[in-house]
Amino acid sequence: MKNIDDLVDSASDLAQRGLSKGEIADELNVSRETASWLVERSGTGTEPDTSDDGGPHDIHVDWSAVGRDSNRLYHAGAAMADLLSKKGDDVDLTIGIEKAGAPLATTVARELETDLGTYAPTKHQWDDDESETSDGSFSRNFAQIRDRDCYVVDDTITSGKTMGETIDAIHEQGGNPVACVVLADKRGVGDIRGVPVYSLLQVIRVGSDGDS
Ligand SMILES: O=P(O)(O)OC[C@H]1O[C@H](OP(=O)(O)OP(=O)(O)O)[C@H](O)[C@@H]1O
Repeated sequence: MKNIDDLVDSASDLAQRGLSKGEIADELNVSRETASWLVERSGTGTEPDTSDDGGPHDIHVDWSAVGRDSNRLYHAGAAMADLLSKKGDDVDLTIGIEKAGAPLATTVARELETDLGTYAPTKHQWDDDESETSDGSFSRNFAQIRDRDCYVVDDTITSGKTMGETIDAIHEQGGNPVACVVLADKRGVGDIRGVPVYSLLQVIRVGSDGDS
Protein backbone atom coordinates (compact mmCIF):
# COMPACT_ATOMS: atom_id res chain seq x y z
CA MET A 1 0.00 0.00 0.00
CA LYS A 2 1.84 3.08 -1.23
CA ASN A 3 -0.47 6.03 -0.78
CA ILE A 4 -3.96 7.23 0.06
CA ASP A 5 -5.24 6.49 -3.46
CA ASP A 6 -4.32 2.81 -3.01
CA LEU A 7 -6.25 2.78 0.26
CA VAL A 8 -9.25 4.46 -1.37
CA ASP A 9 -9.20 1.93 -4.23
CA SER A 10 -8.93 -0.98 -1.80
CA ALA A 11 -11.78 0.36 0.34
CA SER A 12 -13.92 0.79 -2.77
CA ASP A 13 -13.18 -2.75 -3.91
CA LEU A 14 -14.01 -4.21 -0.50
CA ALA A 15 -17.23 -2.16 -0.25
CA GLN A 16 -18.34 -3.38 -3.68
CA ARG A 17 -17.71 -6.94 -2.52
CA GLY A 18 -20.23 -6.31 0.27
CA LEU A 19 -17.94 -5.93 3.28
CA SER A 20 -19.19 -3.81 6.15
CA LYS A 21 -17.30 -0.73 7.35
CA GLY A 22 -16.05 -2.73 10.31
CA GLU A 23 -14.76 -5.50 8.05
CA ILE A 24 -13.10 -2.95 5.75
CA ALA A 25 -11.43 -1.37 8.79
CA ASP A 26 -10.17 -4.83 9.78
CA GLU A 27 -8.88 -5.62 6.31
CA LEU A 28 -7.07 -2.31 5.83
CA ASN A 29 -5.84 -2.01 9.41
CA VAL A 30 -7.39 1.41 9.93
CA SER A 31 -10.00 2.75 12.32
CA ARG A 32 -13.69 2.44 11.48
CA GLU A 33 -13.82 6.24 11.11
CA THR A 34 -11.05 6.04 8.51
CA ALA A 35 -12.72 3.12 6.72
CA SER A 36 -15.92 5.18 6.43
CA TRP A 37 -13.98 8.15 5.12
CA LEU A 38 -12.14 6.03 2.53
CA VAL A 39 -15.37 4.45 1.28
CA GLU A 40 -17.08 7.83 1.05
CA ARG A 41 -14.11 9.35 -0.73
CA SER A 42 -14.15 6.53 -3.29
CA GLY A 43 -17.75 7.35 -4.13
CA THR A 44 -18.85 3.83 -3.19
CA GLY A 45 -20.60 5.06 -0.05
CA THR A 46 -24.00 6.64 -0.07
CA GLU A 47 -22.98 9.98 1.42
CA PRO A 48 -19.84 11.69 0.14
CA ASP A 49 -17.68 13.41 2.72
CA THR A 50 -18.30 17.14 2.42
CA SER A 51 -16.11 18.23 5.30
CA ASP A 52 -12.94 20.07 4.37
CA ASP A 53 -10.90 19.09 7.43
CA GLY A 54 -8.56 16.83 5.42
CA GLY A 55 -10.08 13.56 6.56
CA PRO A 56 -9.98 11.56 9.76
CA HIS A 57 -7.08 11.80 12.18
CA ASP A 58 -5.73 8.34 11.60
CA ILE A 59 -2.47 6.88 10.34
CA HIS A 60 -2.28 3.73 8.28
CA VAL A 61 0.59 1.47 9.34
CA ASP A 62 1.65 -0.86 6.53
CA TRP A 63 4.08 -3.43 7.94
CA SER A 64 3.61 -5.97 5.15
CA ALA A 65 7.33 -5.76 4.29
CA VAL A 66 7.88 -7.43 7.65
CA GLY A 67 4.79 -9.61 7.68
CA ARG A 68 5.36 -11.27 4.30
CA ASP A 69 8.86 -12.47 5.13
CA SER A 70 9.36 -15.00 7.94
CA ASN A 71 12.96 -13.93 8.51
CA ARG A 72 12.04 -10.27 8.93
CA LEU A 73 9.09 -11.29 11.08
CA TYR A 74 11.38 -13.29 13.31
CA HIS A 75 13.76 -10.35 13.77
CA ALA A 76 10.90 -7.92 14.49
CA GLY A 77 9.54 -10.38 17.05
CA ALA A 78 12.98 -10.67 18.61
CA ALA A 79 13.11 -6.88 18.98
CA MET A 80 9.65 -6.89 20.59
CA ALA A 81 10.76 -9.68 22.91
CA ASP A 82 13.76 -7.59 23.87
CA LEU A 83 11.41 -4.78 24.94
CA LEU A 84 9.65 -7.26 27.22
CA SER A 85 12.71 -8.88 28.72
CA LYS A 86 13.06 -8.29 32.45
CA LYS A 87 9.43 -7.07 32.64
CA GLY A 88 8.30 -10.10 34.59
CA ASP A 89 10.11 -12.79 36.55
CA ASP A 90 7.73 -15.69 36.12
CA VAL A 91 6.07 -15.12 32.75
CA ASP A 92 5.74 -18.35 30.78
CA LEU A 93 2.89 -17.42 28.46
CA THR A 94 2.57 -15.02 25.50
CA ILE A 95 -0.88 -14.15 24.13
CA GLY A 96 -1.16 -12.91 20.54
CA ILE A 97 -4.21 -10.94 19.43
CA GLU A 98 -5.64 -12.39 16.20
CA LYS A 99 -5.19 -12.02 13.46
CA ALA A 100 -2.07 -9.94 12.93
CA GLY A 101 -0.76 -10.26 16.48
CA ALA A 102 -0.62 -14.08 16.33
CA PRO A 103 2.44 -14.51 14.05
CA LEU A 104 4.27 -11.79 15.94
CA ALA A 105 3.42 -13.46 19.25
CA THR A 106 4.75 -16.76 17.89
CA THR A 107 8.19 -15.25 17.37
CA VAL A 108 8.06 -13.40 20.71
CA ALA A 109 7.09 -16.61 22.54
CA ARG A 110 9.90 -18.51 20.85
CA GLU A 111 12.43 -15.85 21.78
CA LEU A 112 11.29 -15.66 25.41
CA GLU A 113 10.72 -19.43 25.64
CA THR A 114 7.10 -19.10 26.80
CA ASP A 115 3.95 -20.95 25.88
CA LEU A 116 1.81 -19.42 23.12
CA GLY A 117 -1.89 -18.53 23.25
CA THR A 118 -4.13 -16.47 20.98
CA TYR A 119 -7.19 -14.30 21.55
CA ALA A 120 -9.76 -13.46 18.86
CA PRO A 121 -11.31 -10.14 19.89
CA THR A 122 -14.96 -9.22 19.58
CA LYS A 123 -14.22 -6.65 16.86
CA HIS A 124 -14.25 -9.39 14.21
CA GLN A 125 -17.98 -9.72 14.65
CA TRP A 126 -18.72 -6.03 14.15
CA ASP A 127 -21.41 -5.09 11.68
CA ASP A 128 -22.18 -1.62 10.40
CA ASP A 129 -24.85 -1.25 13.05
CA GLU A 130 -22.10 -1.82 15.65
CA SER A 131 -23.84 -4.92 16.96
CA GLU A 132 -21.58 -7.60 18.38
CA THR A 133 -22.83 -11.06 17.53
CA SER A 134 -20.45 -13.07 19.71
CA ASP A 135 -17.83 -12.61 22.41
CA GLY A 136 -14.10 -12.72 21.94
CA SER A 137 -12.42 -16.02 22.71
CA PHE A 138 -9.13 -17.76 23.36
CA SER A 139 -8.25 -20.45 20.82
CA ARG A 140 -8.34 -24.00 22.17
CA ASN A 141 -5.57 -24.93 19.74
CA PHE A 142 -3.01 -23.04 21.79
CA ALA A 143 -2.02 -22.65 25.45
CA GLN A 144 -4.71 -21.65 27.94
CA ILE A 145 -4.35 -18.93 30.57
CA ARG A 146 -4.59 -21.19 33.64
CA ASP A 147 -4.11 -18.35 36.16
CA ARG A 148 -0.69 -17.46 34.76
CA ASP A 149 1.28 -14.24 34.27
CA CYS A 150 1.47 -13.41 30.56
CA TYR A 151 2.58 -10.96 27.90
CA VAL A 152 0.19 -9.60 25.26
CA VAL A 153 1.31 -9.01 21.65
CA ASP A 154 -0.38 -7.17 18.77
CA ASP A 155 0.75 -5.29 15.69
CA THR A 156 -0.83 -1.90 16.35
CA ILE A 157 -2.77 0.11 18.89
CA THR A 158 -5.16 2.64 17.39
CA SER A 159 -7.84 3.38 19.98
CA GLY A 160 -6.64 0.83 22.53
CA LYS A 161 -10.03 -0.88 22.54
CA THR A 162 -8.72 -4.25 21.33
CA MET A 163 -5.85 -4.33 23.80
CA GLY A 164 -8.16 -3.28 26.64
CA GLU A 165 -10.65 -6.01 25.76
CA THR A 166 -7.87 -8.60 25.67
CA ILE A 167 -6.55 -7.52 29.08
CA ASP A 168 -10.06 -7.81 30.52
CA ALA A 169 -10.50 -11.27 28.96
CA ILE A 170 -7.20 -12.48 30.45
CA HIS A 171 -8.26 -11.23 33.89
CA GLU A 172 -11.59 -13.04 33.52
CA GLN A 173 -9.64 -16.27 32.96
CA GLY A 174 -7.66 -15.66 36.16
CA GLY A 175 -4.54 -14.51 34.31
CA ASN A 176 -2.28 -11.57 35.03
CA PRO A 177 -1.13 -9.49 32.02
CA VAL A 178 2.32 -8.20 32.98
CA ALA A 179 3.09 -6.14 29.85
CA CYS A 180 1.86 -5.48 26.31
CA VAL A 181 4.01 -4.98 23.23
CA VAL A 182 3.13 -3.79 19.72
CA LEU A 183 4.98 -2.82 16.58
CA ALA A 184 3.36 0.61 16.46
CA ASP A 185 1.38 2.51 19.06
CA LYS A 186 -0.68 5.13 17.27
CA ARG A 187 -2.16 6.46 20.49
CA GLY A 188 1.01 6.91 22.47
CA VAL A 189 -0.31 5.25 25.59
CA GLY A 190 1.95 4.40 28.50
CA ASP A 191 -0.39 1.79 29.83
CA ILE A 192 -3.84 0.27 29.29
CA ARG A 193 -5.88 -0.77 32.33
CA GLY A 194 -2.68 -0.25 34.34
CA VAL A 195 -0.69 -2.71 32.18
CA PRO A 196 2.44 -1.10 30.67
CA VAL A 197 2.55 -0.87 26.89
CA TYR A 198 5.81 -1.08 24.95
CA SER A 199 6.16 -0.42 21.22
CA LEU A 200 8.93 -0.45 18.66
CA LEU A 201 7.44 2.68 17.11
CA GLN A 202 5.39 5.43 18.70
CA VAL A 203 3.40 7.55 16.29
CA ILE A 204 3.19 11.13 17.53
CA ARG A 205 1.14 13.69 15.67
CA VAL A 206 2.84 17.06 15.46
CA GLY A 207 0.74 20.13 14.76
CA SER A 208 -2.12 22.21 16.00
CA ASP A 209 -4.62 19.36 15.69
CA GLY A 210 -2.31 16.91 17.46
CA ASP A 211 -4.47 16.50 20.52
CA SER A 212 -7.71 15.90 18.67
O1 LIG B 1 -6.62 -0.16 19.16
P1 LIG B 1 -7.76 -0.56 18.28
O2 LIG B 1 -8.56 0.63 17.81
O3 LIG B 1 -8.64 -1.60 18.91
O4 LIG B 1 -7.16 -1.17 16.94
C1 LIG B 1 -6.07 -2.05 16.95
C2 LIG B 1 -6.47 -3.36 16.36
O5 LIG B 1 -6.82 -3.16 14.99
C3 LIG B 1 -6.08 -4.07 14.18
O6 LIG B 1 -6.77 -5.23 14.04
P2 LIG B 1 -7.58 -5.51 12.72
O7 LIG B 1 -8.87 -6.13 13.10
O8 LIG B 1 -7.66 -4.28 11.88
O9 LIG B 1 -6.66 -6.51 11.92
P3 LIG B 1 -6.32 -8.04 12.18
O10 LIG B 1 -7.59 -8.75 12.53
O11 LIG B 1 -5.75 -8.46 10.87
O12 LIG B 1 -5.34 -8.08 13.30
C4 LIG B 1 -4.84 -4.38 14.97
O13 LIG B 1 -4.32 -5.65 14.59
C5 LIG B 1 -5.31 -4.34 16.41
O14 LIG B 1 -5.77 -5.61 16.84
